[in-house]
Amino acid sequence: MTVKMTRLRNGIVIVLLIEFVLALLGYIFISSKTSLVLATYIFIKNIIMLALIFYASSLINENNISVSEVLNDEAKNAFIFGGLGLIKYDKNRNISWTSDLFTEMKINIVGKKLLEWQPLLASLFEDDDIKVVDINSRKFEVYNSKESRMLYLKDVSDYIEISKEFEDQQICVAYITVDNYDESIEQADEQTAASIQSTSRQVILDWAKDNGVVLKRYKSDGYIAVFNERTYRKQVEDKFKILDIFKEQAEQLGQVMTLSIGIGRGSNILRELDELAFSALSLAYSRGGDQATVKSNDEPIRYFGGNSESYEKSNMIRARVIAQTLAGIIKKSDNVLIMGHKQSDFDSFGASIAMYAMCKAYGKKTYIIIDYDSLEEKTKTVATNLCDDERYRGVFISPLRAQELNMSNTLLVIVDNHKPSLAIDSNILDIVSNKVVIDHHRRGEEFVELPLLTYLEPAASSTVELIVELFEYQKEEICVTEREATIMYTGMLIDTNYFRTRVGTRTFQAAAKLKELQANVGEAYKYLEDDYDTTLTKLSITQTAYRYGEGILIAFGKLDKIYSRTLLAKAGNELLGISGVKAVFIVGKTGKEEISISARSTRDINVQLIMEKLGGGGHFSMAACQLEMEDVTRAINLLEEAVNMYLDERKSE
Ligand SMILES: Nc1ncnc2c1ncn2[C@@H]1O[C@@H]2COP(=O)(O)O[C@H]3[C@@H](O)[C@H](n4cnc5c(N)ncnc54)O[C@@H]3COP(=O)(O)O[C@H]2[C@H]1O
Ligand SMILES: [Mn+2]
Repeated sequence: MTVKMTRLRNGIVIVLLIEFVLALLGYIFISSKTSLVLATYIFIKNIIMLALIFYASSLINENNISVSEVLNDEAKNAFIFGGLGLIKYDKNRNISWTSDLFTEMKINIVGKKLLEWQPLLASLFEDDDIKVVDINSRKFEVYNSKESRMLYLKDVSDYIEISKEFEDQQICVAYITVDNYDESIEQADEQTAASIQSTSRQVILDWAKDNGVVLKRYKSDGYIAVFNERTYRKQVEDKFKILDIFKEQAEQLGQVMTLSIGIGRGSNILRELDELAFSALSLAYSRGGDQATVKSNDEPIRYFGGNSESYEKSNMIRARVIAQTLAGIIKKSDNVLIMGHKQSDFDSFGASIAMYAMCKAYGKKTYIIIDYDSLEEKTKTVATNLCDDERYRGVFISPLRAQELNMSNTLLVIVDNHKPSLAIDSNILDIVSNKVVIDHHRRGEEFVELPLLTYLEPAASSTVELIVELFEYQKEEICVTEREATIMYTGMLIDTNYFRTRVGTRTFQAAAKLKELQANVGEAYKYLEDDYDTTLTKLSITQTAYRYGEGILIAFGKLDKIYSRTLLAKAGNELLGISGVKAVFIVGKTGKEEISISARSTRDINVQLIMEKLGGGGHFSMAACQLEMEDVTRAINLLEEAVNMYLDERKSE
């Protein structure tokens, strides 16, 4: 009964008693018959009322008493049943008392140091409110009431198990396609073609069966797969070994075929999963295939595999479609701006010139954005000479000048890069809305926003190769001078390290086309010749090369000297020529607070993945990164860590 009610009850009892006493006094003093009857009546009435009052209050008390009684006597069982435990500790964090739950679990910790028993609870004394810990293989949520020096524990094992099960059952959707399938079938005889079809299908089906994946073929070389999060996790643990299994099986058939997998997860809307999976697949393609790319709503994109160079596709259908679409876009625009990457080299500059020639063929006013301060040294010499050419009067403009142009119906063609941070001027990307990207780098996460057209072909040697190929399919005649063709040819030389790496049949076709356009090969080599001093500096860098693991060389030159990025690249090319060398990394200062790493490799090591770990990118066998720091030794340490990480990932694949 509440205090208020008790007071009320006592008040009424007193009033009744007073009433009775007054009636009694009345009778004693008056002694009349009436007063006797009145006193008797009041006596009987008050006895009845008191009886009723006490009965009612006893009823109220009974309910209240029963709760407190249970708390007193049954609290132990109630706490054990609810999985609740209490631990009291003293100011030295020694356990001074535990509730019955611990006796029940046969845990005797009284007298022990709390954090020695459960070190993980330390965070409860810092900033965490609640922590989950393992006690006798059950999970307990623990809350620390610091004022009362008491820990409240709640058994949440069942809840955690159910929520884990729930997560495990979440649906993932994947698109799986076979790279180079059509090309392999086209070139094979009947019997091999049949083996290619059945083997590639069987490998994927077996994988699906072993992993409980629902699989449906939706085109000759494409499948849609549905599985749950548990299966996905298993694939991650296995580092998607299906990629290697498939590649090996294809190799046994003498074919170069790989898988590209795009996975969508982390959403319970099926449509959204489908969209995520599809865009993950295009990402896998643009990074050169032979990999699984995973996209989810709230986690960063993950990549697995990517351990082979992209294979050039022999069919040119894509090039033709792109050429026609691009021509349509150019025709609709009033004028065109062309922009390469910062520190433009011959490929970036050559591609800009090639694009310029194409736009001029359609009679469009065209400008090439150039930043003379950041041009690669040799490209700068050539570009400056080209300025004097009548055809190029007013064509090269600075980023500032470009921003002043009237951009109402302007097309911006971005060549040889796709990351806004690498573009000569990223502001222009925000100003111009009609954009086209033509590039041959493996796609990174950062990408130009919403281009009208993207032509990203990591299998191509250079951007020049891609654009020269597009010449073939233009209806208008494209005029290219001997000097322009030579500059473009030099771009191909640079990006293929003088036709040593990343060359396919299409590379030579494009080179032949440039020769047809009167490219002067001797002159191209001249453009790239180094003088005596540069050669000595290059040699001084290569001299510092040391072995880091099997077939890997790292060189760094002088720790405090500032080099050009090109020079680092050249030293890298030089070292890669040594027999047995699979990858080389040249680390050097390229600014007061900038260190660049230039990476080169043969077919065995994907340096793009290593450079990506340090925020850079590039191609499978030619990549780089820039680090904002001063200390070359520190950069080398970071590089060694990235190499180790890459090799560990490969080992466990
Ligand atoms: N933060 C980042 N994120 C993503 N990707 C990044 C990146 N930083 C660099 N890259 C890419 O990595 C590739 C290798 O750069 P690297 O400077 O070693 O090597 C460059 C360049 O320094 C070198 N080069 C330029 N002129 C040269 C010359 N005259 N002689 C020798 N090599 C030259 O030729 C290579 C041209 O390669 P390409 O432009 O196709 O691709 C480049 C570059 O675009
Ligand atoms: Mn390039």
